[in-house]
Order: sequence, then C-alpha cells, then structure tokens
Amino acid sequence: MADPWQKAYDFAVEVAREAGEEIRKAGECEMKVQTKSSTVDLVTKTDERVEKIIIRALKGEFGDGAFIGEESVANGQPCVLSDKPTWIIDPVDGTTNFVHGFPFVAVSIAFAVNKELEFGVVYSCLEDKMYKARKGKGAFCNDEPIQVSDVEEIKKSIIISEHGTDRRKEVVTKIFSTMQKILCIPVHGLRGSGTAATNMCLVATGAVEAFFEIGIHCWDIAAGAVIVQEAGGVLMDVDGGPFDLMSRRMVSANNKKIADRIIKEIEAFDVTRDDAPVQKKE
Ligand SMILES: Nc1ncnc2c1ncn2[C@@H]1O[C@H](CO)[C@@H](O)[C@H]1OP(=O)(O)O
Ligand SMILES: [Mg+2]
Repeated sequence: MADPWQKAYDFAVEVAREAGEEIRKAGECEMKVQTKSSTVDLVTKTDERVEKIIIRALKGEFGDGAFIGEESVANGQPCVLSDKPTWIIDPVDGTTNFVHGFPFVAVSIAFAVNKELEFGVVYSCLEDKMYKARKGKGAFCNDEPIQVSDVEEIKKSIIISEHGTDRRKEVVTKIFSTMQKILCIPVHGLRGSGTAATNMCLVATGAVEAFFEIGIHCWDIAAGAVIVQEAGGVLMDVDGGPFDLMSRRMVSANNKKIADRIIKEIEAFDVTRDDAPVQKKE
C-alpha cells in the first residue's frame, strides 16, 4: 500500500524550507524582541509570523487539522495530543540564538497520528541543512542518509545539554551539578547549540553521542525524535523509563548504553507537563 503520509511529509519539507528563508531574511533586519514567561524567555515578531505562515500553508493543502504550535499555545491554544492527525510546530527553535545572531536556528515540523510520530523535519536554516525522517524509512540530511555514532564508551563521548530558561537558583544548581558530574566521568566534551531540534540532529548524524534536557517542550523535540530514532538512536525519559513527548523531559542518545550512563548522573527537577490541564508555560 502506498504510504498515506508521503505527501504530507514532502509538503512539510517544502514548508520548512520556505519558513527558514523567511527567518534568514528577518535576521538581516532590525528586530523587536519581546519576552514571554521571564526576561530570558524571548519571542520576536518573526516567531509569530513564521508560525502563521506554516499553519496557513498546511491548512491550505490539507484543510483544518489539529495543530500544536509554540506561539499558538503561548496565545492560549490547547496543547494536548489526541489521536487525530496532528502537526507539532516550532517556527523558530533557538529564538535566543536568532536574536543574538548565534548561528543555529531551526524550523521544526512534526506530524503525529494516534499519538505516534509519523515524520519529522528540522531545517537548520542558517546552515542550510534539511534534516528529515519518516517512520521506518530512515533519516537524512540534505538527502544523504545519516546514522548515529557507534561509540559505546561514555569516556569517548561528547554530550549535549542546555541551560534552559528557568533561572531559579535551585534549578540552575541541579543543571550545573548534572553537567559537572557528566563532564567529570570524564567525557570528551560538553556542548550545546542553543536549539533542541538541532541538538537532536547532531545526535542523529553522530557528531555527538547524546542530548538530554529537562524543560524542553513537545514542539522543540517532536521532529528531532523521529530523526534520532530513524538514524538508529534511542529516546528515553530522564529516569530511564519510556520517552513521553509531553513530559518535557528527554534523553536522546546513539545507544542505550550511553543513555543509561547519563541517566545515572541526571538530577531531575519538577516541570509542568505540556498537556497539564491548567496551562502555565515557562
Ligand atoms: N523552559 C525551557 N527550558 C529549557 N529549554 C527550553 C525551554 N523553553 C524552550 N526551550 C528550548 O530548549 C532549547 C534551549 O534550551 C531551545 O530549543 C528552546 O526552544 P525555543 O528557542 O523555541 O524557545
Ligand atoms: Mg523551541
């Protein structure tokens, strides 16, 4: 049987490319920066405009479906994954990078049916790298197949994590304590691109062995999740349980051995689930 979602997958790639072009152009102009939950949680007119462009294009082609978009949710739209075919969109992943001209910014578009991710597209638009993966059909960067690293020894790994936007002292202390413990295993290095979507693609290409974070949202990681899995990697919860897209906690790694080793060091802190009934976004 023909793949029922192939057309949607191909279309998502084109929409991500157009969105990335908009972001590149906008980055060359003066931008007005606003804040969301705190002074470090940034949003620009570009985030909102590009999300509207993406949703309009998808609705134009496929009609009114279900959408979970970072800016739509910030404006009060629900963030619940149902069985319906659902687009999960981050128009500008790495908004802080975008504002500062730090050169990693990605468009992330994923598609889920029956709560299962079918495909993901991440366009790292300043590098002009188009990452994509369709369930069961492999992962690609600019149409070349990609694969996770085969390193099994944690001491030969590079690990990515991020600092997030929560600046409460107890949270920052846990994040740094986790990073310190991992650094001192020791690993070859710690890195972070400033975009969760790109970080996951770096796991998928084998440039790093793992990326973990607490505080990310479903739109940051949904597309990357398909890409990592199709590149041969694993996804887990930070306590070693199964990955849950709406939990705001994730470890992505080249293999379970590396993931399990990192999980031993993670000091978790509480976050409100994306699909919590009272929507209070950080
Ligand atoms: N509260 C939060 N804590 C941690 N990461 C967050 C976050 N909110 C967003 N992120 C995402 O995590 C990465 C950096 O830590 C970015 O991909 C950022 O996405 P954004 O740029 O779309 O906001
Ligand atoms: Mg994001």
